[in-house]
Amino acid sequence: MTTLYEKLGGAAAVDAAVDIFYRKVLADDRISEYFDDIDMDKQAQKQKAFLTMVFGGPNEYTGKDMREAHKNLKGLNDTHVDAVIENLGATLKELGVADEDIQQVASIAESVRGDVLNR
Ligand code: HEM
Repeated sequence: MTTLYEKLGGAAAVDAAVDIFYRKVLADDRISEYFDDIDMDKQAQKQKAFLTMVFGGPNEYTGKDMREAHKNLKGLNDTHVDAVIENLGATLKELGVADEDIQQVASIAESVRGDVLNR
């Protein structure tokens, strides 16, 4: 079966997507301040590994689980998660990913909402 990872275009596509995604995140007033003190090179590496894993590519993610990773972020709420999912969708759209694949990515992101918001 073709994985979402393969459909999107493998490692090169995930790399490109994460780079564009964080450019959008840092330009988005709704969420950028959460990343003020974060090393964005490391963050992008972790996000590439995480997305590769959840899209069905090679599992090389060694980072924290989603609850642990976000539990110290003060005031995080649904609007922040909405903004992240929106930026991810816009990124994939820009890269020419098909709408149904974008939908699938959005539902994967949706599936970690409860953990990200520690509820
Ligand atoms: C919706 C799905 C989300 C996914 C899949 C996701 C994914 C990740 C991953 C893989 C990490 C790295 C964990 C590690 O350090 O080991 C991380 C950390 C982080 N995330 Fe998210 N995230 C999501 C939502 C959000 C939201 C909504 C925000 C804030 C607007 C956010 C802000 C951060 C920050 C600031 C870190 C770094 C924390 C630190 O290094 O102490 N994330 N996230």
